[in-house]
Amino acid sequence: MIQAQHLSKSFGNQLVFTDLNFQISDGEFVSLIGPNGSGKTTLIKIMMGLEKPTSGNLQMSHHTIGYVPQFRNIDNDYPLSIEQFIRLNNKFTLNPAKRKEQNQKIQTILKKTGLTNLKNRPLGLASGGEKQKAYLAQALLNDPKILILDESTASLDVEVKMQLMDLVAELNQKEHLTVIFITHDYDLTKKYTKRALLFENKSLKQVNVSDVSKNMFKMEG
Ligand SMILES: Nc1ncnc2c1ncn2[C@@H]1O[C@H](COP(=O)(O)OP(=O)(O)OP(=O)(O)O)[C@@H](O)[C@H]1O
Repeated sequence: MIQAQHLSKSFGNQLVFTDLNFQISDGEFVSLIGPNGSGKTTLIKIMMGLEKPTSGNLQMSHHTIGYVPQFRNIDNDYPLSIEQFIRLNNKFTLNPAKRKEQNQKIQTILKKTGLTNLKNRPLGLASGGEKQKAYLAQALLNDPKILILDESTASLDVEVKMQLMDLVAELNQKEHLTVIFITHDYDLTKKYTKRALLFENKSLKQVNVSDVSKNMFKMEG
């Protein structure tokens, strides 16, 4: 469970948000929505321990978080294969027994994300969807209880977006993974999440997905 009480954050004189109160239960699939600059990434950074709130508190019963950013431009000559890239998230170990275990785990995750047949492909030559799946696979390596998708579908074609989201929905259901989906995508919010946390006027509202409207994603002011 994630529970925020009276959570506020400012950078210097700039108030980002104030008095957030919300709860996310284990195994929920929620979207985090709101206009550009409303505080979505800042809130996620507080969850990940990368920023401190100015006041209030955030309680989390699980701290293992998998973070899946939107893939950025990766040059065609990027030196690592898909499998090597995923392994970057693996803590280096000198214990050969553990290495075997970890190798098995990587193969399981490659399978789960549909990347087994592509594991030797240079990441730079992978398609957008494949790159995004590699980011997802890398995030899964730590056995997270919470998965944060930070605009992870933003630069993908509609069909590929759906494939990725179907995969995440499966993980959510089968493995009871809590999913927080930061997005500007109205259709995906409607299709995949049941509840949205909406930033509005420096505050946060919890809304049923049936009440989510397109103007909630637009610029403020
Ligand atoms: N380290 C920082 N120092 C100063 N200001 C910051 C810092 N990080 C974020 N901000 C400011 O806080 C506000 C919220 O930013 P944040 O990135 O959380 O918004 P967002 O909702 O994720 O936006 P977007 O949808 O565009 O990604 C913005 O005005 C941003 O400029």
